[in-house]
Amino acid sequence: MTDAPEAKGWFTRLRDGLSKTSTQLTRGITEIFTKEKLDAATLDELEDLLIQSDLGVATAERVTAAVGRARHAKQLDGESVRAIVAQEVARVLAPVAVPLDPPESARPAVILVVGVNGSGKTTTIGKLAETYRTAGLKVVLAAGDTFRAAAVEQLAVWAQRTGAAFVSKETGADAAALAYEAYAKARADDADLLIVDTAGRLQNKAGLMAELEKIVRVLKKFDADAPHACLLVLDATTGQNALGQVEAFAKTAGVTGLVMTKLDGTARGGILVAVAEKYRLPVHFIGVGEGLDDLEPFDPDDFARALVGLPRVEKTYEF
Ligand SMILES: Nc1nc2c(ncn2[C@@H]2O[C@H](COP(=O)(O)OP(=O)(O)OP(=O)(O)O)[C@@H](O)[C@H]2O)c(=O)[nH]1
Repeated sequence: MTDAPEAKGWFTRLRDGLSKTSTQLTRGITEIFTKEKLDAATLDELEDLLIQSDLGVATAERVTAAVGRARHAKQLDGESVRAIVAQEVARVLAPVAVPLDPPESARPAVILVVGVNGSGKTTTIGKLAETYRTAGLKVVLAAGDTFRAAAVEQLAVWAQRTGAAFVSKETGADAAALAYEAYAKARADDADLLIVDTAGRLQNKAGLMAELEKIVRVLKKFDADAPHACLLVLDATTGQNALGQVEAFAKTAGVTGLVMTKLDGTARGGILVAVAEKYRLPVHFIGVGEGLDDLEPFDPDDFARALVGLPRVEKTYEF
C-alpha cells in the first residue's frame, strides 16, 4: 500500500507526542499489576489511576470492569492490562471518530473555527488548509479574529505557506463584515472551502455569543446551511477545563465537531476520552505539534494504543 510509510510516520509521532500520558499510565499500571494478589482493591487502584489520568469516571469504570472479567481467565500482567485499556478506550472512541468532509455541493463549504485564545485555532486552520489544499480543494482563509493584529498576521503566513487565498480587514473591524466579504470572495473565486477564524473570549461570553451569532447570520444570507461545520479547538494541556469549554461553546456556537491540539505537551491526553464519553461530539482531527504534518484525522484504535504506549495494530480488512 502506498500510504503505509506515511501512516507509520504519523503513528510514531502520535506515540511520541502522547508519551507523557502513556508513561504515566504505564508506570501506574505496572506498579498495580506486579503485586502477587489481584483483588477488588487492585481494581479500585486501577480505577483511581484512570480517573486521575483524566479518562473520565464512566470510562474508568468500564475499563476496570473489563479487567475484572479478564482476571480469572489468566494471570494479568501490566502489558495485558494496557491492551485491555486500549481496547475499551477504542470502543468508547469509535462512535466519535468521524471524518470532516465538507459538502461538495456547497460552493463554498464553510467551516467556522471557535475556541478560547491560545487553544491552537490559527495553527489548526493552517494545518486544515494544508490538508484540503493537498486534497485538491481551492481554499480561502478568513481572519475573523479581527481584535488581534498578531492573529491576522499569523493566519496570513499560513495562507501563504499553504497556497490558500486570504481575506482580512483592519484591526477592530466587525468580524461579521469580514465573514461577509470572505464568503463573497470565495463564491466569486468558485472556491471549494472557506475556513473562518474567530476571536476566542470565554471570559466575555455574552459578547462572544453575539459576535458568533452575527457571523452565522451573515453566512446564512448566502447559504441557509452555512456554516456547514463549526469546529471547536481544544487544548489538551488544559485537562479538565476542556470539558467546561465544550459545554460553553456547544451552547453558544452550535459546535458540530472537535479538534484536540497539543496532545504532545501534556500528561493529560486522557481528557480526549472524557470529552468523547461525556459529549459524544465527533472528533475530527488531533494535533501533536506545531508543524504542518502534525494534524491528522482522528483514528480511535491508533489513539487508544498510543495512549498506553503500545505499538500499532495493523488493521485487518474483512471482505
Ligand atoms: N506543542 C504544540 N503546540 C501547538 C499545537 N497546536 C498549536 N500549538 C501552538 O500553540 C500556540 C497557540 O496556537 P495558536 O494557533 O496561535 O492559537 P489560537 O487559538 O489561534 O490563539 P490566539 O491566536 O491567541 O487566539 C502556538 O504557539 C502554536 O504553535 C500542537 O498540537 N502542539
